[in-house]
Amino acid sequence: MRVSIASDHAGFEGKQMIAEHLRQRGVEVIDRGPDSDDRVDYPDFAVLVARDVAEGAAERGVLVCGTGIGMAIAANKVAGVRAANVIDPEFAQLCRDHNDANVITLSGRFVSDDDNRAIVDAFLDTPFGGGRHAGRVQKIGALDR
Ligand SMILES: O=C(CO)[C@H](O)[C@H](O)[C@H](O)COP(=O)(O)O
Repeated sequence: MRVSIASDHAGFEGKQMIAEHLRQRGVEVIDRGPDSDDRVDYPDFAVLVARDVAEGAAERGVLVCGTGIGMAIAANKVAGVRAANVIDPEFAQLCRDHNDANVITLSGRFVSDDDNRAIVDAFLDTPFGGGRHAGRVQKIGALDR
């Protein structure tokens, strides 16, 4: 699997940690930056990962900022992206099972590294449940058009 990842300054350390975790899992990582914790604007990085996922360069995306909220708002502006701001592993599982989320956004300031690693693992390991959820996800897609 290929995963595109990015952050802002507040999520930089978390992004580095998650990128390493993904590589240890054997995942191919596309690191869209930034390369330091110098102050940047999260929409500039959210869009890079969102486009990677929407255009098929990556199957999934991970974005990290202070809360994950700004990254989710920005990423969801890109057609085809279903980004979920996730702060615990059970929500990560549910965003895959029910919503077929293709991007998760993480908090670098309020969630521990251990929890963020567990969130990413659940995000990668949980399949979409389909069934009653499939039509709902199709309706989300219809909102893009
Ligand atoms: O967008 C956010 C909040 O939804 C992120 O948490 C940002 O990382 C945060 O706003 C950055 O704040 P800062 O005061 O500029 O470090």
